[in-house]
Amino acid sequence: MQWLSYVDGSFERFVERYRPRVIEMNQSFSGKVGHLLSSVDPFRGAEIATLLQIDALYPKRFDACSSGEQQIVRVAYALLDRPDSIVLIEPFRHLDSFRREHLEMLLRRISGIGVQIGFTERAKESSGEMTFTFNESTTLPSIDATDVSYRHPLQATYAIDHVTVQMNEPGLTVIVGTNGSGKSTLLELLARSRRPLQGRIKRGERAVYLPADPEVGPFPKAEKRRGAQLQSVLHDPSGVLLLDEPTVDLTSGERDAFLEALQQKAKSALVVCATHDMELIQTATDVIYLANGQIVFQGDRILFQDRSTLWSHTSSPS
Ligand SMILES: Nc1ncnc2c1ncn2[C@@H]1O[C@H](COP(=O)(O)OP(=O)(O)OP(=O)(O)O)[C@@H](O)[C@H]1O
Repeated sequence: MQWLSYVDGSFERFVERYRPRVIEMNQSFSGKVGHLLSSVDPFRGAEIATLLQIDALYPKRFDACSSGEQQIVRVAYALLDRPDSIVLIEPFRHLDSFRREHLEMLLRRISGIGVQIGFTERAKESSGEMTFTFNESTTLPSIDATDVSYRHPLQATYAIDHVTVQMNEPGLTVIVGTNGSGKSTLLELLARSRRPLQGRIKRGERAVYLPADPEVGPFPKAEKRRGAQLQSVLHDPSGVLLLDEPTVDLTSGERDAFLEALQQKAKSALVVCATHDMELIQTATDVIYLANGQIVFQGDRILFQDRSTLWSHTSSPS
């Protein structure tokens, strides 16, 4: 299994040498996950689903899956018809670190039996210097959500289940949790782009909400646009910023620059980010940990890491 860079020519060399199928990983499917994975060979589909630990998604519609769930279903689909060589474009984006670790192991195993696997991961590129500037926020920030519950249309279970979040000081809070735990849904509710079925949400003022960007791949334009979006968020004078996976697809240089500016911004603004990014988590002042739509930890980030087995400084897999 080989990491392919857009910058050093390894991507082009791999494509020329192996003529692989290139899987863009931004494909959308209709219907249920089980139907999709059974479409080529039900037996193979079931085995791949078991290996990737997504059996539970079989009855779910693809468009009702969370970003990370969709991503892993795309990987499963790409592996269905036993390709000889394959390039996966950003296969790890949106995956929580444990799913990521697991997928890496599985891909290594598959490449061990003779399948040439290349993958891109923009976070590993060292190029792409960028500087971010910020404006201080001037208004007093506040978020006040009390006993909020939300169930997506036609879903049996609640994505957000009796959640209370009260914040009224500047700072950087990360929402952490496994794929499908409800992070994006909670941000959407706080941003008021969804209405809770129960409970109430009050906010002092307009919030800036940046959804996770669905664009992916070797598209310099999309990358530039993401950089520009992040920059404009940092310039916005609003006191409340709600950002969904802001660092996805940034190179390490871009990420360092962004995190530096975000920390400065968080001295005057209340910043809430849904993320799997360990470096972003490390810069946070506070953590909200979601499991099955419920808050199971809320408070100081250092305390969170002290108490956590999975997310402590020493045990993090990333
Ligand atoms: N548009 C939708 N329609 C139906 N169900 C949805 C929809 N969006 C999300 N869900 C479901 O709500 C639950 C929470 O999803 P959400 O996207 O909030 O999780 P997440 O923690 O942000 O996941 P990820 O880390 O993969 O981005 C999941 O079970 C998901 O399948």
